[in-house]
Amino acid sequence: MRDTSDNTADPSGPPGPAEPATEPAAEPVSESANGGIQLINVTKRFPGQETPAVDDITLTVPAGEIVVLLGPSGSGKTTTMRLINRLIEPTSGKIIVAGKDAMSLDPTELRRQIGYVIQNAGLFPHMTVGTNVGLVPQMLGWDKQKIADRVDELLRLVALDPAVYRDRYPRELSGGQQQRVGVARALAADPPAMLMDEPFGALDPITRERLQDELLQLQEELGKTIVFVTHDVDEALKLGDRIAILREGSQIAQYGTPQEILLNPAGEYVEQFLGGGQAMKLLKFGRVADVPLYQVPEATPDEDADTVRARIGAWEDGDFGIVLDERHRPLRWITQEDLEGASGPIGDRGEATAAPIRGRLTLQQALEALIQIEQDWVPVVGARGVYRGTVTLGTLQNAIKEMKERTRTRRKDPRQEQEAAGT
Ligand SMILES: Nc1ncnc2c1ncn2[C@@H]1O[C@H](COP(=O)(O)OP(=O)(O)OP(=O)(O)O)[C@@H](O)[C@H]1O
Repeated sequence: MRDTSDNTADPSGPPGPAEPATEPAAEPVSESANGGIQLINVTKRFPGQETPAVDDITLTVPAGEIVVLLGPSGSGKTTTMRLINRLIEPTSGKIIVAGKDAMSLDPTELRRQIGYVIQNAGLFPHMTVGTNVGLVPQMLGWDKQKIADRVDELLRLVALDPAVYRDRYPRELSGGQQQRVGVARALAADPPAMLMDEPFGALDPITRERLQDELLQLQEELGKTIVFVTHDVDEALKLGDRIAILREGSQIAQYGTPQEILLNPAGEYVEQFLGGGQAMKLLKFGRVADVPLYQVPEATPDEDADTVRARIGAWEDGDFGIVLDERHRPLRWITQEDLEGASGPIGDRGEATAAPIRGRLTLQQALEALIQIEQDWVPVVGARGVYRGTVTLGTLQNAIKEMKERTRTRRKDPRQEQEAAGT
């Protein structure tokens, strides 16, 4: 049963009627000014309920990131989402969306800035796919041609051929296709933020994985601020830039990157939630960008062999370095042996590096890359191919070893565990 104070009948549907603004506009808040979302001491107590559904949650969702709310059934995840787009009103506390106090915004305007996707897509069954997707643009008064173009663009974006699917009804689609249409509809007015409440919960595992991959791909292009609810740990680890693990009352047991949570779970509750096998999970979901990369001596082709030889010689961990081009992109590995007898610029001495990997890859993908190439090192690059550091088998092993050691220390010293959990 839902709060009777809800101000729309269908949460996934078009925005509800406008309500008068209740407060003057808030001062912009830096973390959320760019489309981020902040909850500050937010509580929601439903009439007649002894304990609040949401009890004093404070959470920052940085702009352009996917934050996953992960918690057991009844922990208040959906209520938290519905508070953000004002389908229900908080009992106390403040919600800031894109730098503005949500309470100061017209709810219709607010919801236009926040797409909403729910389980089973929540499509209107008597409307075609095209009409469902075009609902918000239609409400915004766009002309027919513009709406039609936008609908086709969105359907292509979610991998549905407009010519095939535009005129179908939701019942003529598979569950996965309906969910894609739900995502397309939420993106229709190009909102900076999206709330996704167990959008893939009702799908079979294969379709679910495929839609998760598509969402990540879409996010690379669109960079939306996304709050994503699930109770599936693997889904959270795969999709979340950050994860908030919730207890009852939306209380945060831990908030961190997947890596941080796997490396250092804040107490028994979180460990139980992760369900063991953390070393495997770390490999499967940990991202290369989040482990300490190996920093080797760097050189450029125009540098003198003597200088490079001395630099590598002064480095205690090995006898090689990496040669980077003028834009700091990896070119070659260079060893002391390559430099033997050399003088003047090092030019193209050394051996070309394997194709660099991106920081977004998982540790497992990095491991696969290392096994495939016949080199012990693989360079990691960030935006525009700029070199960030090197991954070796040792880097991966250390990350896992460190995780095991921390878990062991915590088990030996329960006080440390309590501190980590903030209790
Ligand atoms: N409209 C409502 N009126 C009264 N109680 C409510 C209402 N909506 C939710 N609750 C209660 O608030 C608590 C949190 O519910 P909520 O739906 O937010 O949990 P959830 O974490 O999303 O659960 P699930 O994973 O099962 O969807 C529950 O105890 C629920 O019974």
